[in-house]
Amino acid sequence: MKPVRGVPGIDFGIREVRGDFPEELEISPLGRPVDAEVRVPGSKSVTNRALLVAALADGVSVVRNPLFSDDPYYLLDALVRLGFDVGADREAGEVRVGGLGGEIPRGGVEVFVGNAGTVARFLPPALALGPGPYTVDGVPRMRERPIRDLVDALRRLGAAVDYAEDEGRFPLVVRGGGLEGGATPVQGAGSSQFVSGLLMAAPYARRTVNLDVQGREKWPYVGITVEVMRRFGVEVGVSEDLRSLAVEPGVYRARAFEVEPDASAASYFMALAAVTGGRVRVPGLGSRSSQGDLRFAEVLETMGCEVEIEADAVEVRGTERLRGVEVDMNAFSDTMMTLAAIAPFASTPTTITNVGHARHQETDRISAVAAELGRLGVAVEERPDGLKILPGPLRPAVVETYGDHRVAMAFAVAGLASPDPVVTIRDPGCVTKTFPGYFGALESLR
Ligand SMILES: O=C(O)C1=C[C@@H](OP(=O)(O)O)[C@@H](O)[C@H](O)C1
Ligand SMILES: C=C(OP(=O)(O)O)C(=O)O
Repeated sequence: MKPVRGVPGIDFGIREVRGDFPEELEISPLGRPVDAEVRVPGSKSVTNRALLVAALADGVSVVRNPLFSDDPYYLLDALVRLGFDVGADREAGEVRVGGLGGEIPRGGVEVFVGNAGTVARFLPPALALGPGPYTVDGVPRMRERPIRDLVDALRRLGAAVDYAEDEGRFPLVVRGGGLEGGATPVQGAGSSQFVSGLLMAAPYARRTVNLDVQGREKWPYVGITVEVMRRFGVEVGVSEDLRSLAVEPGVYRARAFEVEPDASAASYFMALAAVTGGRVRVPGLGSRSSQGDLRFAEVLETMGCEVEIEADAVEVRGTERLRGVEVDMNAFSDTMMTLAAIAPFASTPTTITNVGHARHQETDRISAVAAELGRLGVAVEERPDGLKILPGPLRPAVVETYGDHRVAMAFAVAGLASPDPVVTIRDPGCVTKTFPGYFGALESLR
């Protein structure tokens, strides 16, 4: 057993949930249809928005059912380094954040964001509000992930941001001194997180912020941002075509905030129901959810499953034989690899389109899926912005995960669904990014 990657700084009890992982984990087939109610952890996207907005609000907020994993950890660690009063109680499942009404207490701080896109893209706009300077850096992969379009937009809104090393890449130096505001285009093709980050800091700009967002057709993650901001008392003006977003100067109101379960994490269990012809019910995640990744359930419906999305739960019942599907997953690409992992079990090919941005996430996910399905003996066509996956049996292989939690989680589903033991996951500990208890949750289904 080797201890999983350590993160320096304050612990928040997260090291405990991280636990120890083996270097490789063989996935034994489930051997029968799954039939379970599965509680998944709080949404990463909602947690990191709620924590940041709470820090910018005008008093003490309590965030309940937050995700305790690496990505929120990096945000909490940054907030503490910046001088915010933060207390986490993992047993009670809550984090208390002392907000300071848009003030950042300390300047001269180095923050480290790991490989957390939400932290890397949400923090710099907020840091622009503080006295500065701040350096923001991450793991080597984060230095390759897109950031330039956020920096360009921030500069147009009057923030002083520099590249500490290579132009267009992390690490950044945010000089601070406030955000002027005004109107700017924002290119979100590389990541919609640029738009979300700008929106959350926007109430504290000196003037109204108007964002003209470009590069994607749909913006479900921006919808989550707008919803969290609204619940903390700040409205975002949204044009009918969702292309223009306006935030007037204002203050977030501190509050108690409940985080809903993570829809992307739920996708693995829904997929397992689909591929084993079983049943999975996920409580707490339903039609009231703001998470676009719930659309994964609709894809399973198209593949032949019975899906019920109730007000406060989602249930998927599998079918005798899944049909392949052709689907544009641009708006919910975190579930792309979940679909890819069950696609070989379908009766017809599956085609995933419009997910080119997934090449710039934790790893190049299009290449990773093609390589690892290929290793398992599946015929895959890799395309610039998607994949075509042909049905076929899996042969034994050790799956490389490239440090990407979703590669590990998705391919484990394929291993559980296969009739014979075929999938071994290398570096399963990478799941600590968003779901430290994932393999334990799978074991509880046996
Ligand atoms: O705003 C968010 O919470 C997220 C946005 C998405 O990223 P991109 O917009 O970079 O695709 C998603 O992949 C990520 O896991 C979470
Ligand atoms: C793309 C992801 O994460 P990040 O927030 O680092 O972009 C993800 O969780 O699938």
